[in-house]
Amino acid sequence: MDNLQEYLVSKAPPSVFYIPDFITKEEEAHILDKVYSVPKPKWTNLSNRRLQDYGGVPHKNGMICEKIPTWLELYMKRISDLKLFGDGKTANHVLINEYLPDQGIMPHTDGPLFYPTVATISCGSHTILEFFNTDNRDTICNLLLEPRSLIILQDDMYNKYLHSISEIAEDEITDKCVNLIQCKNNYTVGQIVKRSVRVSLTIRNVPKVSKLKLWNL
Ligand SMILES: O=C(O)CCC(=O)C(=O)O
Ligand SMILES: [Fe+2]
Repeated sequence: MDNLQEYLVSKAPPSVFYIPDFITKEEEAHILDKVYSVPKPKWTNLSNRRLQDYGGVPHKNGMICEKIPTWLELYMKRISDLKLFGDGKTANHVLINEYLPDQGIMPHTDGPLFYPTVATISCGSHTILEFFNTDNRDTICNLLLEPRSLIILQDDMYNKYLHSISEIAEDEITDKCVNLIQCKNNYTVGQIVKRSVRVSLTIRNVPKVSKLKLWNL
C-alpha cells in the first residue's frame, strides 16, 4: 500500500478510503483465532452485539493506558504506519466488535474523545456501513465492507454524518453503495448477499492520555 490517495472513495463526501485485501486470509484466520481465545469476561455483551476493548477507557481527563496484546500491536502498527493520526501519533486503542448476521449498530458518531480518523479492519463477513444526515436522517451513502478490507473515515465522514449497520441477516446491493467499483469482488445492483459472523477491529488514537499509573494494581 504505497499511496493512500489511490484508495479514496471519490463518490462519498470527504473523506473515505477503502482498501480491499488489506490483510491476507491467513492474517484474518489468525485474528479470529485470537479474538475467540480470550476468557469469557473479556467480552462485553450488549443487546445487539458483543465487544472487546483494548488500550483503556477513553475519558475527557485522559485515558489510563493499558497494555495491549502483542498480536494486536502488529495490526496497530500497520495502521500507524499510514500516518493517519497527525504529527507522529500512533494508534493506542482498539475496539473489537462481533456481529451475528442479524446484528448491527445504531446510528452514531464516534465522538470527541478520539482523534477524528477511524480505521476498521473487517474479518469473517462483509457488511454494509450506512451514513446518514444528522438532522433529517436522509441517507448520504453506503459502503460495502468486504472481509479483509480496511476502511478509513475522516473529515465530514467522521465528524458530520452518523454511521450504522442494519440489524438484518442479508444485504441488498443498491446504487447507494459508492465503493462498488473499488471492491475486490464483482457485485451487481439488486444482488442479495448473505451475512455470516463479522468481527471488526476499530483502530483509533485517543489523543489525551493520563500520566497517572495505577501502581497499586
Ligand atoms: O463494526 C464496524 O465496522 C463499525 C463499528 C463502529 O462504528 C464503532 O465501533 O464505533
Ligand atoms: Fe462508530
